[in-house]
Amino acid sequence: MILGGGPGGYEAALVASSLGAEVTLVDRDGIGGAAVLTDCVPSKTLIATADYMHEWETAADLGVHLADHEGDQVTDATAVLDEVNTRVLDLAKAQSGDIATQLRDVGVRIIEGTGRLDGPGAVVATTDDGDERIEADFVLVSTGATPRVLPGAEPDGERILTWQQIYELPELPEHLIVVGSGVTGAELAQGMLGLGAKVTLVSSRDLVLPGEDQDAAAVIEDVFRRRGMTVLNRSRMESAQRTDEGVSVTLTDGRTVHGSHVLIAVGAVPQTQGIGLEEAGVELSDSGHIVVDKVSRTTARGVYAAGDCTGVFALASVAAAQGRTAMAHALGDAVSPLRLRAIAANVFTDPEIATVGRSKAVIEGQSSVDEVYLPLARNPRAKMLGIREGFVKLYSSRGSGTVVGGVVVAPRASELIYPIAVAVQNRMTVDQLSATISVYPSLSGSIAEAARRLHTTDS
Ligand SMILES: Cc1cc2nc3c(=O)[nH]c(=O)nc-3n(C[C@H](O)[C@H](O)[C@H](O)COP(=O)(O)OP(=O)(O)OC[C@H]3O[C@@H](n4cnc5c(N)ncnc54)[C@H](O)[C@@H]3O)c2cc1C
Ligand SMILES: NC(=O)c1ccc[n+]([C@@H]2O[C@H](COP(=O)([O-])OP(=O)(O)OC[C@H]3O[C@@H](n4cnc5c(N)ncnc54)[C@H](O)[C@@H]3O)[C@@H](O)[C@H]2O)c1
Repeated sequence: MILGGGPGGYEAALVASSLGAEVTLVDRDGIGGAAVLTDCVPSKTLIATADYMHEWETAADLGVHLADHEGDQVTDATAVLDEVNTRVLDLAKAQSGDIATQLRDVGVRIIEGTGRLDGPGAVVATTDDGDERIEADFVLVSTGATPRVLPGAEPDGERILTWQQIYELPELPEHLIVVGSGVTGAELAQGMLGLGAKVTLVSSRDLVLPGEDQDAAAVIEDVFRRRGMTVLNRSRMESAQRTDEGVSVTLTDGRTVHGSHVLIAVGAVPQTQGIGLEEAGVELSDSGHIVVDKVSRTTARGVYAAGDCTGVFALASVAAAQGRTAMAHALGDAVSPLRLRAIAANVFTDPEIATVGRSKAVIEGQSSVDEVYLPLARNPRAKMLGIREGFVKLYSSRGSGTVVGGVVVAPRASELIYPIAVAVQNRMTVDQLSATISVYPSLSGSIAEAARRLHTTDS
């Protein structure tokens, strides 16, 4: 039995089915979960349009001048939010449909309803037709998380919005205030700015993206400001209210910011309440997350958990890996426990920030780690493509030369991080990484170059 059809749940269902299990999956909001329907997939689809808009703006730098049919120079492109949103929602729905088809094709039974545990070995699914109690050898809980709502700033879906509600907007906000400069806030603030909205970002720290590499965050904040975003550092929202003209956001120091809409992106809370977890012996942490070990076992025998409800690493890729691991463990297949140090992650700003392995914050002060920093501005391919910002950073263990982490800030950094992730996962040395000859000219050439620069005669 699987509770929740997001990446944690559907990947687990596919693996369990391939290992010969009879699988039933109960899902409330749609197969693919929040990842596909409201969070990851929609945001990246919207950002794809914003990135495209920015490419138009840089055309002149590459010698391209756009003209209309009368020969007049075109200096402005317009994103029609209604059309963008239709594309976003259609794509998400299609992706959800593809996953549901894949699940049904391998024999997974899907119940559209709300599930709860009835002890560790059974689930009750509530649908329009009533309750169905299903016993199971193993239960996987992957119920995800939902946007955090702060008192005094309750979303109304029209002007005060969560990130899940922006795809219903009929037109681009005139002035969007984004509260929270974590990954969600930063990505969507820049996405909306790119589509043409005026954006003010309320950021509680000295720099946006407090959880990221600080050199990378500094590049992104600089880009935000240069492209016209107002970033209010060291500013916390106290409340958000509707006014006759739009919204008013009050900060804890008494300042107010007026806009047409506000998007609240202050984190998420796990959906673990009222579904029989504690009654079944599943321990929850103080934050309400399900406590799991490295193979996704909870404290209740036969009950596993995966994804955002565990709070291990709020990423679709990690949810899927946890779900796969849980089913391999439950069904007796070879299990590779989750190695958090080798997880690649990406912030889909422009440029993107991709990271893997040990971060600067962890490494700082460790004399046993070497670091090299290469600005992309000196990379020949970057020059050809008109890329001005960005860098490659690589970390290796002194002595052994083992690659322990890396950061890439570049357009499509999400595609560039993989060789570093492979190196970290397989404990390769910088010499092994640089021995693979890269394409010339290429951005990945900077990764090979960084590895070469970390070569030491004693490694
Ligand atoms: C704006 C945004 C952008 C993101 N972008 C990325 C990205 O680019 N890359 C990335 O890796 N991650 C990204 N993430 C994170 C990613 O979306 C999550 O880590 C991922 O959704 C977690 O998957 P999950 O399976 O745990 O839960 P979810 O995707 O939330 O799915 C949970 C499912 O469980 C169902 N459910 C809940 N309770 C019940 C119940 N009682 N009974 C039945 N069903 C239930 C829900 O209806 C839902 O369908 C992003 C997150 C946000 C907020
Ligand atoms: N590209 C991706 O992979 C991607 C994208 C989005 C989210 N995510 C995942 O989701 C997780 C959560 O990210 P998130 O950005 O939604 O949440 P978060 O908790 O990382 O960030 C929320 C931010 O809001 C700030 N905040 C809280 N209260 C505030 C207030 N009153 N006023 C102003 N700021 C306030 C916090 O200080 C924090 O910096 C991430 O860790 C990431 O794993 C991933």
